[in-house]
Amino acid sequence: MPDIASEARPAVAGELDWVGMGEIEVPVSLPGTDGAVSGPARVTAFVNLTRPEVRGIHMSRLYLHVDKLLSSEPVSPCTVRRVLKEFLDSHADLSDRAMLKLRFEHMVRRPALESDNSGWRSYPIEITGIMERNQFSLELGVEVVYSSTCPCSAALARQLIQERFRQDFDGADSLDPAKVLAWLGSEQGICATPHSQRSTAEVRAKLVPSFQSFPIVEMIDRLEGALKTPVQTAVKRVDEQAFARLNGQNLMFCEDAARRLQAALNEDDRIADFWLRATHYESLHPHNAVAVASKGVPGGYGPDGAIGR
Ligand SMILES: Nc1nc2c(ncn2[C@@H]2O[C@H](COP(=O)(O)OP(=O)(O)OP(=O)(O)O)[C@@H](O)[C@H]2O)c(=O)[nH]1
Repeated sequence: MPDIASEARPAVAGELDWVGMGEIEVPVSLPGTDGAVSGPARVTAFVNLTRPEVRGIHMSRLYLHVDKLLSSEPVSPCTVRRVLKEFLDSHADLSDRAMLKLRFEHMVRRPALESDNSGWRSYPIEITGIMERNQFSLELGVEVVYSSTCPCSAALARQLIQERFRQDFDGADSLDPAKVLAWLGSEQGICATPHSQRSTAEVRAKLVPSFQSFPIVEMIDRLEGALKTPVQTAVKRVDEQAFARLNGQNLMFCEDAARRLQAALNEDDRIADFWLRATHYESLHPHNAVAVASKGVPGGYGPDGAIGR
């Protein structure tokens, strides 16, 4: 059979930074994630092409390595490293750099805030491994969704409630506690509410290389624990009330959310570098409020989340 990729010379010669396949469909499972399940992944498989005169790489070899290793065993840092090594071994004369990216949804059962119920959350995960000159680097990307209540709006609402209180009780010789209690429980009394919004935190973390397994659930727990107001699954009224309390106790601009996440990630010594973006999908505006933060490692992530090099 003719082998155009190997035998024919390209009409225009040149080295290529990356060449390979995107959106390969593979099922993945993860080890050691108690009570969690995973499903189909989309995989990107790339090598560079260092030989300007060679027409193409061996696409089929990348595909078969991905299929052999990712669909047959749970995905771990070790698996990613092995796949990358196979990419490079099978392109020994063409490439000295390889990349593997996996995107999938990781489903985790989450308990309700107060009731005995629980429900499923699906977290978008992106794992990226790069092997270059025998240096292996690994990045874990996670996205969590949370609620943010605007602190400014909360203060303005409180001011309106104070004004309404003055109007409604001005002139009274003494305050009747029962009347005040009823007023506090009325829509007429609590006449203004702050705006809240569904918000997302995207995090990309460069992991130190010693991991046995990907710390996906630990990372999600850390991020949600810092924000305090992750979105809920099964919700009874007791849960909704607890959520209202958490929102009231954790008023957040996007800057506050980004700093909370930054501090939480700085504490994790398994994370060598990180980039994060907090996006608040405002209900006040038709546009979003956005804050970006990183660890500040020299030569690390730039503001767009790309590894600076
Ligand atoms: N390099 C390259 N191959 C492509 C592209 N699009 C489709 N292919 C096809 O991918 C198929 C697999 O390529 P190879 O890995 O070279 O297949 P092969 O020569 O049978 O396998 P080896 O003997 O291992 O090299 C070929 O039929 C190519 O035509 C492309 O854009 N670039």
